[in-house]
Amino acid sequence: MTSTVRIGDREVGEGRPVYTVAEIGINHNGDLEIAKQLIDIAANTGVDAVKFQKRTPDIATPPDMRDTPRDTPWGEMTYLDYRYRVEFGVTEYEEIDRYCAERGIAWFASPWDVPSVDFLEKFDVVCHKVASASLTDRELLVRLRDTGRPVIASTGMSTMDEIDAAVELLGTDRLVLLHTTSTYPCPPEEANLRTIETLSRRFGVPVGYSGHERGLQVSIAAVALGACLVERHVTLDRTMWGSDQAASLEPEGLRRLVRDIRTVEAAMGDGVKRVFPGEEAPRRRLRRV
Ligand SMILES: C=C(OP(=O)(O)O)C(=O)O
Repeated sequence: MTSTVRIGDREVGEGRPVYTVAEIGINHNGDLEIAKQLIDIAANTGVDAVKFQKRTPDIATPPDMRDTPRDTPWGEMTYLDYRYRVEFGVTEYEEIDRYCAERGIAWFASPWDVPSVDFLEKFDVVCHKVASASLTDRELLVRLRDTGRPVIASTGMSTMDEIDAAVELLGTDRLVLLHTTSTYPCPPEEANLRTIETLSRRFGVPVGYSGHERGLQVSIAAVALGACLVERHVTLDRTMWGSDQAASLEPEGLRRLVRDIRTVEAAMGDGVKRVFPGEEAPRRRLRRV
């Protein structure tokens, strides 16, 4: 039996409704109005939380990537300049914080470096997220642990040894692990959904799923296999410019995802064999002996 973790006003874990997260990430392309439209879509769909990514580009950008030229809608620029171009600062996050409160939806982010944790701590975020890329960043994990907030940690591109080390640092009290494969978009053959059970048995913490596949089936199957949280990227339009757009859900996809998650979790039941009320009439009509 795994424990549950409180995220905002929701208990997350076994026997609780699946916690749904719309990952806005950097699909806003640095435009606050797009971010607010995505918040609206998530709130209207009944999603529990929207998520962002927060970086200090000078720290979070790998040194060998900084000067790589990148073609962007704003012209050719270095990778570092592009990172600055799509990064929201305090003014934008104040508005995000205000707007999410107005729309009644929680928000949080994955900080990609320690100053970004300090930045997010100025807001009353419901939790912090560790991106798969950051799971081996010990300094970041310690800072996150020390906030005392719940932590959702993604395990893509990681070995079991790396996950063991991260869990040892973070502790298991307020931890949710996410199974994920960091291939964008992720082919079904690489989804390896049975890992949800592997992580759950090994660590005894709630385990969710962060999906990068096209379509809905794999995320829905993750729920049937016990995922207590599902995170999917959301976009206004999959053809928009940006590295995460193709593996994202458009508004109608997000609506179907939430609908189908609620159907599947209702259908999971408790595993106790019983005769349901709806079976009484067919039982009388069809049983001979
Ligand atoms: C990249 C992220 O997450 P994941 O590893 O779950 O895709 C993130 O949260 O920033």
